[in-house]
Amino acid sequence: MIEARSLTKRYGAKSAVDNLTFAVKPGIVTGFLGPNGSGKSTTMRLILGLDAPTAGAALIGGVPFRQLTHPARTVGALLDAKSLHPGRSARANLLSLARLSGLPSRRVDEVLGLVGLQEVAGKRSGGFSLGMGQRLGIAAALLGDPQVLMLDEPVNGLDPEGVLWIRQLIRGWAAEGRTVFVSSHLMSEMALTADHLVIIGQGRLLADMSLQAFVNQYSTGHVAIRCAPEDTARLIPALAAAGGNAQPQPGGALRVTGMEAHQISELAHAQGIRLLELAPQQASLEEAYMAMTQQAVEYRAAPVPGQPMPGQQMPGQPMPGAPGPGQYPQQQAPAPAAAPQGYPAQPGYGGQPGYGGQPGYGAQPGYGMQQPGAYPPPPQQPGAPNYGYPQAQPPQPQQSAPAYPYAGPKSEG
Ligand SMILES: Nc1ncnc2c1ncn2[C@@H]1O[C@H](COP(=O)(O)OP(=O)(O)OP(=O)(O)O)[C@@H](O)[C@H]1O
Repeated sequence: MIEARSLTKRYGAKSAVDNLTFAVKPGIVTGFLGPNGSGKSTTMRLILGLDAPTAGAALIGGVPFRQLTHPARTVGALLDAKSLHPGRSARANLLSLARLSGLPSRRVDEVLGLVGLQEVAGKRSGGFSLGMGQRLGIAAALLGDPQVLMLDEPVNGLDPEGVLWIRQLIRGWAAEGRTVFVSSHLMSEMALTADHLVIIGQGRLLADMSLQAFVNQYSTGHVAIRCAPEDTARLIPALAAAGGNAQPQPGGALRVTGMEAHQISELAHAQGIRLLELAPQQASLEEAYMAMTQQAVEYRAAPVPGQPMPGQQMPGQPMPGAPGPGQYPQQQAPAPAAAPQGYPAQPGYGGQPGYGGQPGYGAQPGYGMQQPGAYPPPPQQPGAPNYGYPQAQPPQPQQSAPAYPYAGPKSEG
């Protein structure tokens, strides 16, 4: 479990993280969302002890990172995949990390296989593509077979197969009972990966709830309906009288909010109006996120001419997913009297069983990670260079954090 308790980080007058309190529970994937500059990376760095909080605390398993007895075997993190030593091979990078963390060198080959880099293990990591670098960073995070995994934008640079692979990996970790905390700007990907969301804006907590509850609460699902033009004029006031709001769309369709599909169906039936189309539309995570974070966006681009600002709909714009003019069938059976209630669950949301060996680099199918505690305690290495995985240390709240190869300095966002 990861906990932030009134976590605060100020850089001069700037509050990068402002009194954040949340818990990341084991056994589910928790997505960490927020606009650029909202404080996600800073929060992750505070959790990893790479920065000291101005106030409050960040805890892993109930203690600050620096008090963990075996940090490498407790938490694995991917913050900046490019921060491994570029002049060293993938294997050499991982070997030095394993050595510093007291992990057996055979674990290096295990994780190289797991992320599909065994073919290029001897090559300089500086020559790796962005996606290969991400895989190497994930391998580094997995070295200690940690129970807690924290990944900042893990799909960054991955091709579609790589995206699918990391999604299955992440969901698999959660299914094993691990604590998984993942940031991403890709809402479509997050909708497929996360069970729970922590959303921040300008350093402050905006939401801490299940993904489904968030979509339900912060978006307006609607029902797309269509009837003959002469009926449309009668139906709009009838819907309004029943508490609905019908917005005409190009092509003659109506976008109805405030009523469920079955209520619309019953009302139309009572009015003797034949519905040619009746389709509940589930709002997406992206719509809900845009609606919620509008006030918390720090860096906003100029509007694109002719396009709505994020989170808005242009008047008269077709509803997302609605057929264009002429696309509706001219003749269709009347809508059933008992239309489905509510909105269907988001497609694809849910557990992703199993692990796929990812094509491209020939990752091992299957997972084969050892259970926590399978490795001996790391030896004490006083004076070891501090480019390795942080070793267990006594609390040093006033000291600057040691360098961290795959969690290196974050460029300001
Ligand atoms: N070392 C620092 N010194 C001063 N300001 C900083 C520092 N690190 C972060 N900040 C500021 O804190 C705020 C939060 O930055 P952070 O990188 O945590 O946001 P983020 O949510 O990860 O952004 P992005 O999604 O763009 O990666 C930003 O305004 C950033 O400029």
